[in-house]
Order: sequence, then structure tokens, then C-alpha cells
Amino acid sequence: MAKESFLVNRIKSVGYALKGAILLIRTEGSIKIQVFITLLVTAAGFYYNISATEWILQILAIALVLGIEGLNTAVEKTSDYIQPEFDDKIGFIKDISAGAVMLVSIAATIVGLIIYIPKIF
Ligand SMILES: Nc1ncnc2c1ncn2[C@@H]1O[C@H](COP(=O)(O)OP(=O)(O)OP(=O)(O)O)[C@@H](O)[C@H]1O
Repeated sequence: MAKESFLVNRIKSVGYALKGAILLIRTEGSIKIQVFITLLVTAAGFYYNISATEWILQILAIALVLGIEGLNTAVEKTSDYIQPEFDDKIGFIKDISAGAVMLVSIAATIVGLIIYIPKIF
């Protein structure tokens, strides 16, 4: 079989990544809430006419939360696959992974408050 070109492989990788993002949004409860918040703050961004810098910070904050949530889901799925039984080490790994989501979520919330509190009040 002929070796596929670099370009074909890259296009396939983008396809797999897109499939993964859709799967994540369709199957994970927590990411659904985060996507809802994303839509809400995007609408707020237009409503309050936030600056280019504020858009950049908002987009980075959103991307960070969604990206880390995706990796957290991957850690949970991998953990469940390699150890379906209750296991303290798996619990530790999952807790750390969930902790990473919490840290970026707190930072993103603070960014949102800094942007919108002066505009709302
Ligand atoms: N196999 C396990 N062994 C030990 N503790 C576990 C195990 N599975 C889950 N836990 C504990 O339960 C917590 C929640 O794990 P779980 O995989 O259900 O994630 P979740 O936060 O409910 O994610 P989601 O709602 O996205 O499925 C973990 O952080 C961990 O403390």
C-alpha cells in the first residue's frame, strides 16, 4: 500500500480531533455546562462591546477551561479502562486531574469578573 502524503495524514488528524471535540461535547455533562457558559460570555462580549484585549483574554480563558476539561475526561476514561475497580491510586490520579480543571476554572472566573464587573455596576 502506498504511503499517504504528509498533507493527507494531517487532514486525517484534524478530522480525528474534530470528531473528538464533538464526542466530548455530546457525551460529557460538565463540558456541556462549560459550552453553555462559553455561549453566554460570548453574547455578553458583544452586548458590552468589550475591547480586543478583553476578547483575547476571554477566548484564552475559555480555551484553557475547555482544553483542560478535555484532557481531564481523557484521564478519567483511561483510568476507567486500565482499572475499572476501586483503586486509591486511580482516585488520586482522577482527583489531581479534576483539581487542574478547578484551578483554570477559578482563573477564568476571575478574568470574567475583572472584565464584566466594571461594565455591569
Ligand atoms: N476507580 C476509582 N477508584 C478510586 N476512586 C475513584 C475511582 N473512580 C472515581 N473515583 C473518585 O471519584 C471521583 C470522581 O470520579 P469520576 O470518574 O466519576 O469523575 P466525575 O468528576 O464524576 O466525572 P464526570 O462527571 O465527567 O464523569 C474521582 O475524582 C475519585 O476521587
